[in-house]
Amino acid sequence: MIRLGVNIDHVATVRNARGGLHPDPVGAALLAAMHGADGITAHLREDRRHIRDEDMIRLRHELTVPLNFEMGATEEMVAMACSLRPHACCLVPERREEVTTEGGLDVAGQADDLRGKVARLRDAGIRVSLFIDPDPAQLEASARIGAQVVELHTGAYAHNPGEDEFRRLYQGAVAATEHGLELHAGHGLTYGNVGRVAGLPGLAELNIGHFLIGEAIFTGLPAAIARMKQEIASGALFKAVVR
Ligand SMILES: CC(=O)[C@@H](O)[C@H](O)COP(=O)(O)O
Ligand SMILES: NCC(=O)COP(=O)(O)O
Repeated sequence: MIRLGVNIDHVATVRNARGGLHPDPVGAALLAAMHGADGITAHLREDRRHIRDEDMIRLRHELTVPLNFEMGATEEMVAMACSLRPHACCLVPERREEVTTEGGLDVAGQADDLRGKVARLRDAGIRVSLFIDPDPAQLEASARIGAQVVELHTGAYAHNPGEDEFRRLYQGAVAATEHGLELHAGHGLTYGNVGRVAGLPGLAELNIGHFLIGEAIFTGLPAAIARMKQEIASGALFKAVVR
């Protein structure tokens, strides 16, 4: 069964809008876990625009489901992750000016630097995932530098859900398995587009945040998670085909 990681970044966005403590992203994570989230994802950005250091520390100590710590591949973040020791780290590209993560990590272009960081995280007992575009060179480099997992960036497909973008994801999924990498996917997924992505061959986990937190305003987080899990389960029944 495909696991659902719930990303709680944007609970913190709402909290930070007023500078207080409500709504608490850790409370949202605990609620999500009680209502079917198989894991929790949180992205500690360099500019701390939503999740903050103390949120990560509390998540690490209060959660009973796996924590996926999303982070830029910086010295500061690697050191923090090695001391916190979450279940997993997902290394993502980060630009301060961006509204959200715009593309995948250039693993092929930064292989020498990333290899050492991946090794340090793995030595701390952390499962290492790389957030990449479904590009053959990035998949090959991810395996070569020792990552155990890749998360395919689904943002391009989410914004332009046509055959060309889906074919890229499909070919990326096949290549991930050929390289012995565990396959995750995420970014920009909704009830409307998750089904086809859930049919990707070899998919183990989806990470979904912004849409789920938005839907929770209308239906509540438990109902939003339940509906997303249904969409994933029905999508996974149909093996993806590409034309
Ligand atoms: C890496 C990724 O695609 C996202 O989960 C990421 O966390 C997005 O960043 P924001 O949550 O800041 O939009
Ligand atoms: N890695 C993707 C993620 O955690 C959630 O992305 P989004 O659903 O907030 O776009």
